[in-house]
Amino acid sequence: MSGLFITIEGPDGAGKTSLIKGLAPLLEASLKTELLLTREPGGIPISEKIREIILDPAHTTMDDRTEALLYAAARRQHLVEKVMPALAAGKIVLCDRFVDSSLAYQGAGRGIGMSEVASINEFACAGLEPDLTLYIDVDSEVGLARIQKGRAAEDLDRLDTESLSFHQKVRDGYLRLVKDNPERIVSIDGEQSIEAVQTACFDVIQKRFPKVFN
Ligand SMILES: Nc1ncnc2c1ncn2[C@@H]1O[C@H](COP(=O)(O)OP(=O)(O)OP(=O)(O)O)[C@@H](O)[C@H]1O
Ligand SMILES: Cc1cn([C@H]2C[C@H](O)[C@@H](COP(=O)(O)O)O2)c(=O)[nH]c1=O
Repeated sequence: MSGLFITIEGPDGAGKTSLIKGLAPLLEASLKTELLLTREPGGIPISEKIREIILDPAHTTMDDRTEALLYAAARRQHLVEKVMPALAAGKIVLCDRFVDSSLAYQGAGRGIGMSEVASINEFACAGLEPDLTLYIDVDSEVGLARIQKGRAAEDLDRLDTESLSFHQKVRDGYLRLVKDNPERIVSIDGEQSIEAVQTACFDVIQKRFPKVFN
């Protein structure tokens, strides 16, 4: 039996955390199968430790390729320990970020190149790809303003505090991924109300996978 792997993507401040908080109970109330919520980098103890290392604002000397490799390492362990067993048990896995984040942030944002970053992730994922990706799109200035308003300065991580031009390159990377993967990635307007974003995502999932709903 094989479950469904659904990923949520978007620039910082797109509203993914708020979306998942509202979407999960809607899905749980109407799915026939168990829902597993998880996130990257993290989701299991080893990968949460790698997350701390990557996002620590004190780690200003971290090399861009080291950063890409750490995200891929956290991903591998998370897949093996949590995502693959859940999919094998027929669960629906809803994951906050996956490989597209590495392609957009390290590939486009850091300028390593999407194909180079894709190759280390092919090694990490060994063929596993999402069944569906919901990309929550926001203008970079809107996303950054949201996180600056919603979080205390000491709660901002090493990526949150990157420049506006870095975040614009990340968004451009995402928009390229949306264009190149029209079957897998559905773009949702993240500048609507939180409730409208939740409804739009629920509708896409229900339309795409009607058999897993009651
Ligand atoms: N659709 C929306 N309209 C207005 N504000 C929003 C919307 N979605 C989220 N927000 C607000 O924006 C801020 C960031 O939201 P949230 O933490 O959900 O984003 P995120 O995508 O998970 O961010 P990050 O990737 O940086 O963790 C929060 O203060 C949240 O209340
Ligand atoms: C998986 C992944 C994440 N990132 C960045 C994106 C965010 O700035 C942080 C994660 O924090 P969030 O609160 O979960 O959004 O890490 C990245 O650059 N590359 C990746 O592969």
